[in-house]
Amino acid sequence: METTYSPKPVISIQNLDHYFGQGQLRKQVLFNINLTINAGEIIIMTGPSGSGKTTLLTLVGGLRSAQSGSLQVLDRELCHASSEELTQARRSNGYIFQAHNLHGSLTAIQNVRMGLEVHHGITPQEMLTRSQAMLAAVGLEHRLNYYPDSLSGGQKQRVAIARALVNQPKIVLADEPTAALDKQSGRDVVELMQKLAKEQGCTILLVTHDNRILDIADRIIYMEDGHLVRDGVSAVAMEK
Ligand SMILES: Nc1ncnc2c1ncn2[C@@H]1O[C@H](COP(=O)(O)OP(=O)(O)OP(=O)(O)O)[C@@H](O)[C@H]1O
Repeated sequence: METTYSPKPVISIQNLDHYFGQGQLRKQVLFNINLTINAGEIIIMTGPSGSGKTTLLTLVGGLRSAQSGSLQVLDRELCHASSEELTQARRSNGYIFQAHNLHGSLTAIQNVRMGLEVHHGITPQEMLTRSQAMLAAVGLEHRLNYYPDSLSGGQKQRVAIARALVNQPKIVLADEPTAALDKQSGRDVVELMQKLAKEQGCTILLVTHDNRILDIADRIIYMEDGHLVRDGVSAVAMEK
């Protein structure tokens, strides 16, 4: 009998609503979101300011708690999850934000090493070797001991990518990773994310306003006023 391959979802969202505030100030910002993301997919989420993209990203990342509907990430239900469960969930992901969030008092390699410190059982030497290899993979082997202040915007963002990926996470969540970068550095950064993610088989969910990078996506999701209004295979992915 012929078996058909069905991709495994790493993120499965059903009827998800989200509200901010209490009482009379309570405001609904996400409405009945339904979305399935499979292993290895690169998904770009776009849409106007205030449409709920970051809110959805932070819910998926376990950075805030989901209250209504179902949100399964790597087979873990995050809706109504306890704070311990959310902490566990956060440890499975890599995060890349607009402002790179590097520690100014730590060198590039020390920043990357932090991405490994949530995991026990790795020797200090192995941490160093893996951090060094990851910085080499993002082209910064000559900048290991530089502090963030002496790196360019693109280099800082590459350190942030190395930190997010050093742990080989199954899911990488990125919020406007190119916003602070010029056109070429932005392009370099997302192409690097794409290459490394494909090599490691990880899934990327990336929020952006930057139309110049839409072509790296396998699928583009469009949000408007808290609704997911379009979910489609990108034109470039169809040509692949
Ligand atoms: N912590 C919060 N408390 C109350 N309201 C919030 C909070 N965070 C976001 N909101 C509101 O939720 C809605 C969605 O915001 P969100 O940041 O998710 O949008 P976005 O699409 O990511 O916008 P942008 O593209 O500008 O980053 C907005 O109306 C915003 O004002």
